[in-house]
Amino acid sequence: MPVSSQDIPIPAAPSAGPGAPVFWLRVALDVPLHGLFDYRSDVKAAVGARVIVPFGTRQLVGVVVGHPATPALEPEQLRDVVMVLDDTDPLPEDWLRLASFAARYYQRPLGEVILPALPAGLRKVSAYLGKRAAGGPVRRMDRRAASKSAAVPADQPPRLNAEQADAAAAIGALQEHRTVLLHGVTGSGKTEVYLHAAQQVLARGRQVLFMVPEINLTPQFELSLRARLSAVAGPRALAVMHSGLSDGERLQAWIGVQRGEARVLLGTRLSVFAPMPELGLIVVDEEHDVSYKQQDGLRYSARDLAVWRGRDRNIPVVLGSATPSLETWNHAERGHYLRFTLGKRAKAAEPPAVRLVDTRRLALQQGFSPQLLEAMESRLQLGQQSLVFLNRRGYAPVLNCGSCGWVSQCPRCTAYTVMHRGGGRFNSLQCHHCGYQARVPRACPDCGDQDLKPMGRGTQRVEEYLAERFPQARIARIDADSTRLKGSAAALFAKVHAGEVDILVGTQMVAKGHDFANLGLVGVLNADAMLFAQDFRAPERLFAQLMQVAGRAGRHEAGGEVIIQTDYPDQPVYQALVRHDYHGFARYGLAEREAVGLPPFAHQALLTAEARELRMSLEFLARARDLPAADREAYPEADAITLYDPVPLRVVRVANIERAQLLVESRNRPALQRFLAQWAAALPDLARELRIRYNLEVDPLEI
Ligand SMILES: Nc1ncnc2c1ncn2[C@@H]1O[C@H](COP(=O)(O)OP(=O)(O)OP(=O)(O)O)[C@@H](O)[C@H]1O
Ligand SMILES: [Zn+2]
Repeated sequence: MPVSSQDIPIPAAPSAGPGAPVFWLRVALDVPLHGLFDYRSDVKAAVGARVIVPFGTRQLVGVVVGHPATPALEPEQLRDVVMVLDDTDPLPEDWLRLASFAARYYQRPLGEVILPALPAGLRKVSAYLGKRAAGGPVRRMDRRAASKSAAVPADQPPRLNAEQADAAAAIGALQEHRTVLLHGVTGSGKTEVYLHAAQQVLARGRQVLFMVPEINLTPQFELSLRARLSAVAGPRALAVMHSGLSDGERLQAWIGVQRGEARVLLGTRLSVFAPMPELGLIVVDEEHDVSYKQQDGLRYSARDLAVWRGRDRNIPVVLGSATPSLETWNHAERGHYLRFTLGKRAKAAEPPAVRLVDTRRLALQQGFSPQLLEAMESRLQLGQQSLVFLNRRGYAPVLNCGSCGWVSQCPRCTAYTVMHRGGGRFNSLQCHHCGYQARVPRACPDCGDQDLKPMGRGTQRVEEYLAERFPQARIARIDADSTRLKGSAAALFAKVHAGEVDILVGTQMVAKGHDFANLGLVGVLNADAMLFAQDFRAPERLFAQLMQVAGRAGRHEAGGEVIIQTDYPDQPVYQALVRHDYHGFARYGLAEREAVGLPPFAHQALLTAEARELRMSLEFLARARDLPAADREAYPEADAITLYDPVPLRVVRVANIERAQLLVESRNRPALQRFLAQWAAALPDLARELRIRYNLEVDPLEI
């Protein structure tokens, strides 16, 4: 039944049989088989329309991607479409091109790209055929006729400074595709540039897609967008899309933009797949952020797809960052991207002063140097906020027995379990890899000694210590644990913005994007943990993260200060931070990558295998690596490709599954793409034979 091509076939006129007309539909389904599936229908459903079709003994929602001139099976073997779903317009052509490109580029079946991109209601058979279907989810939604977005009073935009005005005018005037890098230091007012450019695009009757890396950045952005745009385009003109929405909310946003009622879409990475027939501008804020990369299923980079989509639609794409990814920077340096620079802070006169505290010979108190504690004390006296940044949640990363050396380990992973304070409930040991949880034992499971000690510290312990040290201060902690409940992150951030918090303890969740008005000091604990990671992108990521978190200090008033505690103050990353020297860091980083042939000067893919035993994972990878040599004709590109030796992952076992990976690399991207297409087609058989699970990731961010 599957036909071979992943490409969208060109619509062809179906030949009607005798009597009632018969149409052949080629349909993409979310099944793990490469290929598309042909069906018979007495309605000519358009390309992009959704249909319910039989598949084996089940029924599935699929999307029509073509009308084959000759179906892949004998006509009498074709099964009939059950229902053509006409409650929405067909998916737009350019949307199908985007999905088709993503499927090709990331080596996935088209149906596995198309269907998961749709809101759940649009791809569930039960939403249409169930007892309570009532005409399907879209008609049900329309009958409820949501009208909850209230008008927001318009705000008074600030007068743009010269750098902002130049960038906004130039971007707003672009009438065709360019990728624009907006390189603005932290607090330079990139948001204003986006808003001004967007207004010009909206005024021309086009839609705008705004992407942000994290859900918890959407409320702040949403407010600015509403205040600025609802006067122009009406309160319903803004839609929001992220993974925290209910199915109904997601559907409403999707339908709103597809119908063109919503003129602006604000969303996280998944919004790159929103159908926007009149799209005129895409903005990707914090373009360097790793959250733009999807980490399972279709492992796409939303930033890269945004650039592709902009080129395909011939519209401008703006990538904004204080610390652009080296990939993006390289494009700008070579003149592929237009670049605008905002070199000054919009409000405060100067960037915050970054100070390194050498912790090698210091007596620390719960990880705090006397310098940092003193600085916090004086900010308290000034009535300013401090932020303590520590990228480790929980109370302590491991529990240890002082007498026999026992350490808390996950029974299912090669990892320690992290101690968490229960806050009223019992204290627990949690595995951050597989979710395993257990009570903290009363005594050492090995020797019975009762003196178990938490080693090191996470955000909970830091919070506890600060509460003792600064009893007069109001302290809040923002991390994945304190924000588990829906709405709790927004509530905590609102407290910080309202000045109801003196000291904020947080993980990377607090580092990005937020425009804190009264934050004078940022203290960074334990930055060194990332310094010697094996990943070649670790220094780049550390630099970006520290630059971002440092950038939260002194945004509205001069005199912001950043203290980074480190045992390695001479490391180039830290030295570059003190000088606020992105350029120097990027130059050095790119030269190094070029010398050893790493991205962006080479392109990579990563094959990861998972099995009960590491031996099996390694065997699968070894055999996958040998495929090209065994069939040289099938792999004409093989000489341009480097296949490395399979290696176990750093955390080998997770949830009793042992994992290994194989890196594929080439300086020639098209050759790599052709190679991968061939290779990816051969892997399922091998995986079946060895009973192994695997995934192939193109342009992996972590190796
Ligand atoms: N021209 C201007 N005059 C006065 N204030 C401005 C101007 N432009 C922006 N601002 C204000 O400056 C602050 C910082 O702006 P914004 O948050 O957009 O910075 P950013 O470049 O996105 O920084 P980051 O990269 O750190 O997120 C905001 O409070 C914003 O309202
Ligand atoms: Zn585990």
